[in-house]
Amino acid sequence: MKYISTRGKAPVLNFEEAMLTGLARDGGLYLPETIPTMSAGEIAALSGQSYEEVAFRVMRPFIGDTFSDDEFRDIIAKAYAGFGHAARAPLVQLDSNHFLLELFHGPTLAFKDFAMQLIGQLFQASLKRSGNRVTIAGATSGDTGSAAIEAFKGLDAVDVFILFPHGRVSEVQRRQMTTPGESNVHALAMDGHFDDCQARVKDMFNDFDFRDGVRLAGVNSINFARVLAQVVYYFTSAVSLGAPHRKVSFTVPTGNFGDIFAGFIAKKMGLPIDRLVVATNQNDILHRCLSTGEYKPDGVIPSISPSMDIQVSSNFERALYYAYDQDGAAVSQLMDELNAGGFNVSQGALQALREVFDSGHCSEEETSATIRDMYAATGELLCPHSAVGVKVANETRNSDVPMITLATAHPAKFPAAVEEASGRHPDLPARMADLYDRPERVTRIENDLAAIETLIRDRIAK
Ligand SMILES: Cc1ncc(COP(=O)(O)O)c(C=O)c1O
Ligand SMILES: N[C@@H](CCOP(=O)(O)O)C(=O)O
Repeated sequence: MKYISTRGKAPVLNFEEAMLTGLARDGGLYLPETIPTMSAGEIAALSGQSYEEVAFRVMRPFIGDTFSDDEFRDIIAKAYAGFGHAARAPLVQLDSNHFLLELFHGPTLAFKDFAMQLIGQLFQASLKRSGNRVTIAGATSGDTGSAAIEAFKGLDAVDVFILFPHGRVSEVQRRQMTTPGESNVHALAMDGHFDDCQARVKDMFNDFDFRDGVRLAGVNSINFARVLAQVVYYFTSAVSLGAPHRKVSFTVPTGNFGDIFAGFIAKKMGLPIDRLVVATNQNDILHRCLSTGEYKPDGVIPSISPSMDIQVSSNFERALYYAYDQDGAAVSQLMDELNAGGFNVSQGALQALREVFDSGHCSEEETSATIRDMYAATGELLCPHSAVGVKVANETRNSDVPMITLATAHPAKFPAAVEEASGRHPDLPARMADLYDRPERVTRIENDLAAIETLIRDRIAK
């Protein structure tokens, strides 16, 4: 299996190299050269299998000869052993044909654990074999950072630096990043918003002296291994509702487009997905782009679903790559235009996107009302991101095809917004009950590439 860049000008890599590389050297994102497919028979045979077995069968074709079957099975088993639900990603029925896919039973209570727990194991196995050491730099609006710190804390061959926007993540998210005591993990509270943090991480990858000097690796969804791990739960949930004999649709609360792009890969692999619905909060650039063709970031507005406060949506580049018939030069041109302020998607590419994706957005008031109404009607307490998904799903679904909305985080990560909307305080699981009492360790840093690089160099030199 070969991995190529969306911009067509970076070295072709194998899975292990792509996983450890992060951003491609031409600024693009790695993708498999061809997407492996599964036959209807192979998909049907997933029915009744454990989450781990489905994960093995779905991901195996993507990893080439990086790991033997036994090694890969062992890695998967370790990755999901710490989840708080035997099904890992249970499906809850909301009404006759609307289902909620609960993705928040991992160690840090958000869907990021599905990929990050796996990547932690993959990195560990790979680095142990090579004897190498890497420095991970990541940007977060709250959940990627906590999941990464949890997955990599205490590992010998890895230092982790997470940039989060100061004052713009929930207290639980911040504490999940700042309370682990392991010296190889570093939470950096940066001035600005998530897009600024992500831009600085990309700057570090594009500074080749720094990148090569510290052996930089990435665990944001620029890393295809992140996306790959998220493909699995599209299969488990669709199969449990009758795929491949029955189509399903998915609504995905969306920010950086990684999670919904995993659904796109699942569809390309042969899973009978009818519609993939992009659900955005008031930072609705993706909904506007799919509606009008114009992609023009105009500032991030803080919301009660802060993890989706994003305007420069990294993985949209991967969707554009397919919409433009895998033309790396066309994608490069769009990304240059984005750096200069924005771009317009061509009519042909827009049509290709609309063949797969629908979209909608949800205001702050609608998010609160959805939390309130869903709790009253079903007893299900939604986090604000999941509420964005449920609201958009209710607007876009039709009665013929079951709709699965991804519940991307536990309500207790956002207690203030959830309690204000529903009147019920969501409690953290017992294992985290002392989170508010643990001492925090965090470094404030300005939005300045040189300052960030100096800090990282100094810390890893110690
Ligand atoms: C809770 C939650 N929901 C939804 C999203 C959006 O997912 P994506 O960035 O993959 O589109 C995020 C952030 O990634 C998140 O943390
Ligand atoms: N919502 C994310 C933003 C980063 O997205 P990623 O999927 O590219 O890591 C977060 O919680 O940090």
